[in-house]
Amino acid sequence: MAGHHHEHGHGNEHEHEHEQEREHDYLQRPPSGSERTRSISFSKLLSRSWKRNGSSSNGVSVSSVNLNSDAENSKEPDHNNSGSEGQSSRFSKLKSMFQSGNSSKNTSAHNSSQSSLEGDSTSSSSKLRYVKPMTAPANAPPESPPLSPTIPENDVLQTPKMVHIDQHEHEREHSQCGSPIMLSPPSLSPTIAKAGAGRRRSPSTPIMPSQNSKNNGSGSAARPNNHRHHSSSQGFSSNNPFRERTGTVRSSNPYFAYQGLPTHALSSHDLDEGLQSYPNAGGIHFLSTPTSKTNSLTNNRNLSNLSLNEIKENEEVQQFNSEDFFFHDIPKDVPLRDTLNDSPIRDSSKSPTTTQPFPSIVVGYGNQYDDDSDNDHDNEKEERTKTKGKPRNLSPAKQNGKSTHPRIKIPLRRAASEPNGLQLASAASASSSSSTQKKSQPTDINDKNLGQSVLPSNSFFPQEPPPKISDFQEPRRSRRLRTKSFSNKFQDIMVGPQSFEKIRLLGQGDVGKVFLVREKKTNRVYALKVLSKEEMIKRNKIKRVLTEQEILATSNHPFIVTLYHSFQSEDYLYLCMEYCMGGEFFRALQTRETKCICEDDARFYASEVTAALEYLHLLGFIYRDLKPENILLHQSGHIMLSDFDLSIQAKDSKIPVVKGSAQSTLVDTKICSDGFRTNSFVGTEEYIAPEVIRGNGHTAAVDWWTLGILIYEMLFGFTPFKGDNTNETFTNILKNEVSFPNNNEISRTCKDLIKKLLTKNESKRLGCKMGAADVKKHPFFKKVQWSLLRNQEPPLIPVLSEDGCDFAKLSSNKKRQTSEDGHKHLDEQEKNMFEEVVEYDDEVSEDDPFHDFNSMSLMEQDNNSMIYGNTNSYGKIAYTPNSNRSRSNSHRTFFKR
Ligand SMILES: Nc1ncnc2c1ncn2[C@@H]1O[C@H](COP(=O)(O)OP(=O)(O)OP(=O)(O)O)[C@@H](O)[C@H]1O
Repeated sequence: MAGHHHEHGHGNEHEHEHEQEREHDYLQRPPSGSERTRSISFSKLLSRSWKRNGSSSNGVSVSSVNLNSDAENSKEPDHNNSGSEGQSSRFSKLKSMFQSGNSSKNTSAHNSSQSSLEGDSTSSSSKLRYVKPMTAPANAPPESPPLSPTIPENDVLQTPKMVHIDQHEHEREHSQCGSPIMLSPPSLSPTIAKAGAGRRRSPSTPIMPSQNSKNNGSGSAARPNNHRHHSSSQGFSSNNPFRERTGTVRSSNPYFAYQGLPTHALSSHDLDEGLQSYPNAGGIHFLSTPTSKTNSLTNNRNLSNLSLNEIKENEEVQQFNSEDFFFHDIPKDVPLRDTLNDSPIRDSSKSPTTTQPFPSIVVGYGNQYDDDSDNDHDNEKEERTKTKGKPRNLSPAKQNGKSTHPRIKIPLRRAASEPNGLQLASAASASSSSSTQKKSQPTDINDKNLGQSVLPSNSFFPQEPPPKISDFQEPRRSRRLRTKSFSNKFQDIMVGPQSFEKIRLLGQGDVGKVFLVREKKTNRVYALKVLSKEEMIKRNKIKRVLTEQEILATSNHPFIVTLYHSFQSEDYLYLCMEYCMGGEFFRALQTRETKCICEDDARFYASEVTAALEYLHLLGFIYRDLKPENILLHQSGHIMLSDFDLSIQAKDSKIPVVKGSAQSTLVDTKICSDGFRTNSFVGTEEYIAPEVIRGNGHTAAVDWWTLGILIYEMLFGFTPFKGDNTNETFTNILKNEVSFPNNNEISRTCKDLIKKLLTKNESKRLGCKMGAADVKKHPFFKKVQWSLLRNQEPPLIPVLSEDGCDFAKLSSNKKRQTSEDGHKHLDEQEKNMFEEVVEYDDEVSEDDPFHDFNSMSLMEQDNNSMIYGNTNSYGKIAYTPNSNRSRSNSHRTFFKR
């Protein structure tokens, strides 16, 4: 990108970087009353079609009420023009949602999308009864304003559109959809239960500054978002161990409004919702829950590895070691093919009493052919060795250069490969020798000469004749799935909503809920994200969930949550993910006495986040919503990035370039999305990068900005640019230099990293030249062994404990207080979520807005997901310092010396 000539500048100036120098910078702390609150959320991107139809107020055509209002949505078909004839009733229902939405939009111009769905509940299927009835606000605003002239027309994506925010609507939804999360464990948060206070989850809540001030009624224009601050300031006294969660900004650029655009130019789709109550919130039990610190640490350490696919290899190695190699003595005058045919595989009368779980590949028989067969067999042999064996693994006969020791070496093999039984069977069936002779041949194993332990021949082979290779078919994959880049990892869906039993609610977003569930058949627990199709249509979030599925399905990384299944029913989409027992890193931070962690611990999390971002950037994804709330903690204590609905994939993403010498190889991740700019106004208020606020488009560099904010927050417990309100925060982000409190022992190196990441000019920001490689090179990470990140001891270990905090239950209690009837209704809705029938890819019409959402299951299931038990958990989580790390400083062994 032009202008990216940033001098790295962390050379000489970092000579003393590892000294813990105390600097006495003065901190511009956030105004009192707001320091424990997070920014407001905005939640709508400019609709491409809105721009298309931007000149018309009431002329929002059918096509303009699209399913893909996100600026990124460039390929969504115009479903509204698809016609109704021949539609399935299912799709007709969805279509009616759009049309209903259109109709509503036509009457209420540019109200937020949910308001446009007035009456949808009646036009939609009765199965969607869980959806809260929406009514258009009485004070529906006039038409949308023109686009901001500051936004270049030639941006890759469409510029943000100012969309009206209706505060009443917000309040209405807020009261209907979910109450604020109340984190008020008696022992922890005595003040949090004040009216209107408390920590609340604020996903996708678009409260634009001006709009807020207008509608709040209690605030001044100068403090337009005091709605939020009002509540948060009450709820977060100094005694409050928790603070309000950060909201996510997915909206038109409020800073434009702040700079003078009319209030109706602002968007307010997504409203804060507290966690829904759930009757059985308590009492999760996990067999694997550590019962002591020692066990916990040991267990966690193992589980850290187990979370990775590669661990399969370890398991196989164990299996391999448990079974010795088999060397079958075979008389040299007996053709190997006959010997094979003589094997008990072909003779069930000699069937074993046990079946080898990971049968071996037959190797070495080719050598027998070499020695004992004539040339006529050469071709056949060659073909067989290619397809069924590894010619390099020669039998002892071949290894000794003799043909007098014809033995078959049958090592165990990778589970992912073909079972050896199949190899044997295939080889046997390929042989044309008589079975009479074969049966007369001994199958005793006598490996004394080789010193190999042996098993009785019959114990090895399965009783039943194994299926032939030809009996095995390719995994079933729908036509749609086969077109996907991740198709090799997945097959057609193997489960459905009814395969799972709900255990408890883990969290809630603006269009769905995340449940801890147990798969009935396997007893494994997962996090099941259930998204309402109707809500997604209303909020124009179809494209986002498709992106989320794409990223989760594509990713295979230890620090990115694993997707096991995804599927859809008539009314919902489901993402079945790895359960991150530790919950949000945000919560872990909040449970710290100081709300922050030491520099060394921050380095741990920062390095894992950097690795995850690097991986995403390599795939061409820009994460765009990094914050502690979106970092989950695996039970091992390692991080797991989640919530990719704001991410975007760079168009025409390029292949990463490796630069540098053999000594220091660097992968240029920046090039993967070079030239790609998007102009969506997304992110989280306090984490938003200046270029996003300016609205001139942004790149993957926004992720490095957010990393700077994250590190700062980890160290100090608050974000650097937090203002008294949204406007102030944005102004601070644009104008203020980052400053550091003087009560913290943070190294100069660390501050330098933060400063470089928080460089306002994105073309000079750390990461602007080669992406993650720039960041990893910074002296702050000098001692980090990047390839051994998973082997680091995490600073905090989540444990399920009676003494822990049950966040979901707390919020459920709050919910019950506020709405008992609503609670019953929600129970009914949640019940429906688990009773629906899965829809296979091929059953979903091409015209269906969700036809691109694949119903699929991961091919190689990671069996490391937790097992549901009934012994020792109450669903409460505590974060215990990792004594391994602090006591022995063992983590240092993983740092370079
Ligand atoms: N894999 C998981 N393991 C444990 N908890 C999870 C998992 N995924 C999500 N959660 C919990 O559910 C909450 C909501 O999940 P998520 O953020 O993905 O939903 P969302 O609808 O995208 O929310 P938002 O609107 O904030 O983006 C999370 O904050 C977290 O507390």
